[in-house]
Amino acid sequence: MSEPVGIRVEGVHFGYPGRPVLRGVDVAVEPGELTALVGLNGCGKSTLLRIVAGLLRPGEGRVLVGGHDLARRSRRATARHVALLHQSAPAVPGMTVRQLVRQGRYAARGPLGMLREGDDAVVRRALDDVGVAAWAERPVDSLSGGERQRVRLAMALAQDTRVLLLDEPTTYLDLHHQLDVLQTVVRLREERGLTVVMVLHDLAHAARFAERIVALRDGGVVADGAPKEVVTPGFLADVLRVAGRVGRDPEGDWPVCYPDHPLPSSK
Ligand SMILES: Nc1ncnc2c1ncn2[C@@H]1O[C@H](COP(=O)(O)OP(=O)(O)OP(=O)(O)O)[C@@H](O)[C@H]1O
Repeated sequence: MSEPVGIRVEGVHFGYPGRPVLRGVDVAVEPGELTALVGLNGCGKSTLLRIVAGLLRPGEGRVLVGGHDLARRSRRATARHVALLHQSAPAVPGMTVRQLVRQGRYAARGPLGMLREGDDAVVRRALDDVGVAAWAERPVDSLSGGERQRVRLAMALAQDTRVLLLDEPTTYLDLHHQLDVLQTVVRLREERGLTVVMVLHDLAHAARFAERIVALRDGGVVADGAPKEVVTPGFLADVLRVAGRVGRDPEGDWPVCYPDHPLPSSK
């Protein structure tokens, strides 16, 4: 197992044309940490992950992964260190699961775009990691939404990076597979020394599986800490615009939320 790497997001500003989104975001993720990124729809979570994956360049500020400034690296070089599970990976009609997951090896390819020795083994391992090897020869467009989501996770794992960014990894999954995917991420993080940041809308999962919760609102970080420290009724109200109560899991050391009703939107 190689050494895990940390992520530093320093003073990052970013906007789409006419739409400022991030206004001075600072986050330091420790090597090997599992962090949940939470916040309301449209607050900039996916945008921040795309910046950390090197797919978007911040207008101001910088991002360091393993001490290296992403501004000095090509996208492809960054993709050797950081994998991002997108909400929707493009699938060419008829493309098989194995072919899609092999695309995860893109950044590791040689100068002529040739797959290298060992790539097939990495692809097989990624298919096994998320339990989708049995579908390897099926067309991706014949899979259900939940099955495709697991294939997308396999594609991200096939990048074989030290940093794994997961944008809503449990979307479309039934509860059984939500827990299965989250436990797989926890296990791989431990076995392979991964640093993981995942966007989660389900606060129960964030509180249960993440060591740390970072919350975005109004373009900045408004809460950052261990779940049992940050998840309070005030957090539910300020970050998620929900009135509710917070208790403690009777068998674990994590908070449990009892949401009651939505609060008026602040926008
Ligand atoms: N390509 C784009 N062009 C213009 N605006 C965009 C683009 N992508 C996102 N936005 C806007 O930027 C803001 C942040 O979007 P982002 O997808 O980062 O939010 P999010 O927190 O991930 O939301 P969600 O929880 O709904 O997935 C939103 O207002 C969105 O409409």
